[in-house]
Amino acid sequence: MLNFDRVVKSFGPKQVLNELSFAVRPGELYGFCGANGAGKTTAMRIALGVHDADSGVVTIDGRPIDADLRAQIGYMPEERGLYAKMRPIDQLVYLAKLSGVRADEASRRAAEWIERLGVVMSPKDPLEKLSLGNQQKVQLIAALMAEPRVLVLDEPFSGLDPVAVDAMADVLLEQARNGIPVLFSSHQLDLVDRLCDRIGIIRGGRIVAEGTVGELRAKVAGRLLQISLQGAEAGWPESVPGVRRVDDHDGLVSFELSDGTDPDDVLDAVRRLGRIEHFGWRNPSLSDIFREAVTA
Ligand SMILES: Nc1ncnc2c1ncn2[C@@H]1O[C@H](COP(=O)(O)OP(=O)(O)OP(=O)(O)O)[C@@H](O)[C@H]1O
Repeated sequence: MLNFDRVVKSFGPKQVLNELSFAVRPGELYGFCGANGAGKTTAMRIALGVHDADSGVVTIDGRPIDADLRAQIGYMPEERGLYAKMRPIDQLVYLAKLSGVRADEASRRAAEWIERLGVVMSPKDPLEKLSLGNQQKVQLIAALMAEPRVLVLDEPFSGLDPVAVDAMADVLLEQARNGIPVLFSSHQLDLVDRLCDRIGIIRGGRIVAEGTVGELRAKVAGRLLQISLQGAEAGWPESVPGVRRVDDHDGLVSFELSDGTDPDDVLDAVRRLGRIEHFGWRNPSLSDIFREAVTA
């Protein structure tokens, strides 16, 4: 288990992590979400020893992460960081050898992953000649080469086409099902929704919502109404009391109920504005959950 326990981190006067606590269990794919600048990368870098925490601790199976444990983490940094001029295969073998894997075994693993993830390249090409998506696949392979005990991946899916997303997602799910705690950050909420066993949303340096998508949905359920009216004046959504307009798709307008608003009062109000075509609860998406968590 990868555990962040009351981790605090400031850069100068700015506190980024405020007693951040969460755990990624063995066999679990954990989606780490939050607005830009919320502290996801900082938290991951602390686990990897790039930054020191001001206080608090990150542990693996109860042991504070030291150099030995750090070497057992497969890490995909946001800034990526393989050598642009080196051939991918050489880098992968080199990195694995640094982690104590024998050269022939490292070559075998690299070839297998390159094939499995469908990295498109000519064997002679240096990394910089690969498309960004293929470079990203090589980055993931680098994180997997030493058969890590924990995976920490900073936005591994950003910029990938749907086929590459599926290939990478398959690998991460497989790693998780093999018992590895897999932590990854992402802004692609549809993907997080589809893949993750649990999700943690960070805001203000701490986790403000955590659970399975179902658990998080249950918390927002009963707060979002969808309404469509016929014959109402343009701009009618702005005149409905006790709600906040969330979005509008083809005349079906979604509203978030303010605390204490009775949906029956909303029904009475919109009846006066036009003929009701639709009035019902909206099944919250992960975007709805995210919006609620980061703006509440
Ligand atoms: N080395 C640093 N020195 C000073 N401030 C930093 C440093 N690293 C990060 N920060 C600040 O810490 C805050 C959190 O940044 P971080 O990169 O952890 O957020 P994030 O959640 O990963 O964001 P994003 O989703 O945009 O990648 C930001 O305000 C950032 O400017």
